[in-house]
Amino acid sequence: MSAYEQAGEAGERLVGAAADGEDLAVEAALRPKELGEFIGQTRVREQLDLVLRAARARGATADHVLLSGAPGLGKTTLSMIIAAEMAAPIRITSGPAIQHAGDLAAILSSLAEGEVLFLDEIHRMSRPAEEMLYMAMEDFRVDVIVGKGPGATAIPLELPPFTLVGATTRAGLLPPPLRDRFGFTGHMEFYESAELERVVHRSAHLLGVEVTADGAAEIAGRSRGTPRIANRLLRRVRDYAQVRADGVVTRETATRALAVYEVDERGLDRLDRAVLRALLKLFGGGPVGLSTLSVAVGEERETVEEVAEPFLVREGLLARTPRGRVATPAAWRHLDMEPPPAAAGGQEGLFGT
Ligand SMILES: Nc1ncnc2c1ncn2[C@@H]1O[C@H](COP(=O)(O)OP(=O)(O)OP(=O)(O)O)[C@@H](O)[C@H]1O
Ligand SMILES: [Mg+2]
Repeated sequence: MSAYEQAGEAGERLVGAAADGEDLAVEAALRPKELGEFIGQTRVREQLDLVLRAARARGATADHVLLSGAPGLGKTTLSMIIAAEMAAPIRITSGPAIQHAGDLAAILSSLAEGEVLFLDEIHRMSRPAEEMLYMAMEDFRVDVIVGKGPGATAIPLELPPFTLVGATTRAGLLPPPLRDRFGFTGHMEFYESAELERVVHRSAHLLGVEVTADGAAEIAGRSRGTPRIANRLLRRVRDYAQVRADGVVTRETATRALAVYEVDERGLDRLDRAVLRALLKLFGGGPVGLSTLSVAVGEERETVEEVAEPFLVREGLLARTPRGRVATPAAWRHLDMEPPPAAAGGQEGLFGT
């Protein structure tokens, strides 16, 4: 992730998926506390329910769990639910926080029996720590190295059984030996609109905000399949409803509020639309190279490629082809523009519609 993307995602973008300061402050209050309260992710939820129930019935510590998925889909939330369902304490740390194997040894050796160790961003752990983790996961044992050079000795240290819950936005970056040591891997998907509506209703209830069914639907539709974004948009719409209306979140207040914030009905923001508009208006829908497109938008290449494009591609509005970026027919429709006849022909060729 580029520095710009981090700044953009964290601080400036209402529809960025990474947590910003305000998210961190309110998210604890909005997190579902048990599996039954967790909305959507039906498959992962059912699988996890079986894993946890079986472990409970055996009176055993649950198997190690890996949760993979895009930011804001509920990995941290699920890890806390796992601990709660097992009535176990939870210790929270992250890959980047563990620089040396010794850091990890210190954490592991202080775990209580049955404790859940949540290792966020597990793909960003250092190599030596990773290797220590292999042994800890498999044999509940670590070798603590004492001394240096030829005189160094490894002192084996028994660990109590524990459950490692690893979270990653990049499952592909995990070395296979690490991936293989998890008993269960849950892949979190983007949420359906109907599920996000339930998230909005639930959060509104917890925040003491009145929201109508179509108000919740309007917010859900603009949330990019991501509960964190749904919760964030809800807070901005609530502000608007309080200041400019009667405090109730209706479709109308949601639409007006999100127009102020330039988040359109599909969840595109100003940058996303600027990229699409340049692609359509200046380059007839493409193909056009990323550099040229970026200059036309007045943004860095990385910004267009890493901040704007992933969602546009996911939404089927833009395609990355060997010849350059190409708008899909849906992009023309989304911006209410007619594709030029030649481009339309070319696009039919490209997309087979
Ligand atoms: N299934 C869900 N039902 C209700 N709320 C949810 C659900 N999933 C996530 N949320 C809400 O979305 C917010 C973000 O979730 P969470 O912090 O668990 O995401 P994450 O996957 O850990 O993100 P990151 O990759 O940035 O760490 C939380 O406030 C949580 O309340
Ligand atoms: Mg998280």
